[in-house]
Amino acid sequence: MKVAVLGAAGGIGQALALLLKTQLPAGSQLSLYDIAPVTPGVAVDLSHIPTAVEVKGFAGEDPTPALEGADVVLISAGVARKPGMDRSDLFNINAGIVRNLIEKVAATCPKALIGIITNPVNTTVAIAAEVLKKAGVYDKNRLFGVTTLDVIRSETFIAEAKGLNVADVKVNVIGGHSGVTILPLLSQVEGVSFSDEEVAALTKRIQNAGTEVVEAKAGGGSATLSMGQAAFRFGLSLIRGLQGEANVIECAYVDGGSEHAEFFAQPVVLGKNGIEKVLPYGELSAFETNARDAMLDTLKADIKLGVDFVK
Ligand SMILES: NC(=O)C1=CN([C@@H]2O[C@H](COP(=O)(O)OP(=O)(O)OC[C@H]3O[C@@H](n4cnc5c(N)ncnc54)[C@H](O)[C@@H]3O)[C@@H](O)[C@H]2O)C=CC1
Ligand SMILES: O=C([O-])CC(=O)C(=O)O
Repeated sequence: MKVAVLGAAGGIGQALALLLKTQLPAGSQLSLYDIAPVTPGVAVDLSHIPTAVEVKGFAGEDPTPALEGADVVLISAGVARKPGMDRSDLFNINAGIVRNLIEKVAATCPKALIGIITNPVNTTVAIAAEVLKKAGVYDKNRLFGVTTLDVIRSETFIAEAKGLNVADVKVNVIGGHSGVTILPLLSQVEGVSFSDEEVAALTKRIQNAGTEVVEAKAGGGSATLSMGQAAFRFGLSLIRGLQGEANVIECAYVDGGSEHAEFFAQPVVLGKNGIEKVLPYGELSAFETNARDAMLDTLKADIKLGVDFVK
């Protein structure tokens, strides 16, 4: 299995690369690309860790050498938020970066599973889909917006609030990846119940958790280490699916035929060709139904922005 990380010299990229180097299945190849000249050095640094994962680093304008033969491509290239910014403020710079990188993916490894981390995810995934369509290689089962950070945050905060073992907490987070489009389905968490006040407060904290980190880092960037872990979990699930493991399920922002929007985050079963099956997200409480319906205008506008950018 070959995994390529684009944006590999950044905060997320380096954390993710370390986790992949230490925990990918033996015999895997790890390919690191970033425009930053330090990237080959990041690969040399990682290569001294004694695991059976071969790591190579590439810098410069062209990601093609890093993408050759890739089975999975994880993209965190782009700029991150500073205090006072919304994720949508990143569109001006990141839209073009994602478009250019996906053009290279389409030309070099069109069958790869692609995980987009770069914000604003609600929009950059739509950009990626349009670029792949233009190149004639779009397969909706192979493109994912990575929303796993919303899931692991939800798991953490629920366990903290209810005194649970975090390893036992499972939760779906649906919608998209920004503000009100992030909707954790707290009513479905097994073995706990929440008061209306708790649901409102916890939902808000999960929706604002990215901002919590941006403010705490005070101008030094956004979540990198927790995102590295989230991207690692998602990337490894993609690989487990590719390797034929059964019942690999993750929430992700996908073109899954949702009745709500062209792209919608919900649970999917991962397999040898990416999405094997889109799962229903189950029954919603009245609070969740309202929140889902209220997010749709925002989500659809975010998607349209991406489609229009490429068209
Ligand atoms: N999906 C999610 O849940 C999350 C997404 N993010 C997003 O991930 C992105 C990256 O965040 P960080 O790693 O913290 O930023 P960072 O600034 O630390 O790293 C970004 C890297 O991208 C590289 N880069 C820029 N343009 C490039 C290009 N054209 N080709 C290749 N590499 C390029 C930079 O050289 C830098 O090394 C941001 O857009 C951020 O908003 C961050 C946290 C969570
Ligand atoms: O908030 C940000 O800008 C980064 C991000 O997507 C997150 O931490 O969820």
